Amino acid sequence: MLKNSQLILASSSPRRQQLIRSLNLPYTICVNDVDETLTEKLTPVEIVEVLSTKKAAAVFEKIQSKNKHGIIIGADTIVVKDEQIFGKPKDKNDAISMLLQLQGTKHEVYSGITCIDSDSGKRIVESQKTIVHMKSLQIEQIERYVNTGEPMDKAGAYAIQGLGATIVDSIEGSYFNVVGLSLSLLSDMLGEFGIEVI
Ligand SMILES: Cc1cn([C@H]2C[C@H](O)[C@@H](COP(=O)(O)OP(=O)(O)OP(=O)(O)O)O2)c(=O)[nH]c1=O
Repeated sequence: MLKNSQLILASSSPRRQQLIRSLNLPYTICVNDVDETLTEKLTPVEIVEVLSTKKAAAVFEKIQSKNKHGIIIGADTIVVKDEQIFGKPKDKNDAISMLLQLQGTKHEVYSGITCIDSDSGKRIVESQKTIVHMKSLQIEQIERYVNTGEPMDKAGAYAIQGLGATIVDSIEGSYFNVVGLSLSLLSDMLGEFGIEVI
């Protein structure tokens, strides 16, 4: 067993916390607020990789003085349609506007993952893309969905793992990447730190 087989999830997302639990490895959650504003124009891959690294690096800094050891995991998810980036909606109107643009067509979901070893500082950054085909929706359906509250803390204003499953037609690629953390990619990355999930 490696000394650093403890995982430290740098995320307040309940979805990511639930997903990490399913790996059956010891883990803790440690979050440090980061400013997610980006000043330069970046590609979707760069955005999710930069932001996942910011989240993991903020926790790396935080635990230096705390004698805490492990592999820190940060993640970030965005939705992209015609080069337009959708993060989490600011309010209900923003959520409605996003869903109006996403309905009846396809878009991409990018999630970045950064792993940092608290002891050596070794860092691995990866990302994945999933294509999501969304059904055509009436404005009334969109309003009813937004009124459930589910879209408000989700990139692109929907949750494929919730009621949003009923408005998704099909996907190409990893489902868990859409939910915010590809367990398949993460397990490969952990392998690079000598951690075997199975
Ligand atoms: C598209 C989609 C996104 N999401 C979520 C995943 C992410 O939690 C969220 C995008 O916001 P993020 O900024 O990636 O993450 P977060 O703020 O929720 O959590 P943290 O930064 O602390 O890790 O959208 C779903 O849960 N389901 C979906 O179908």
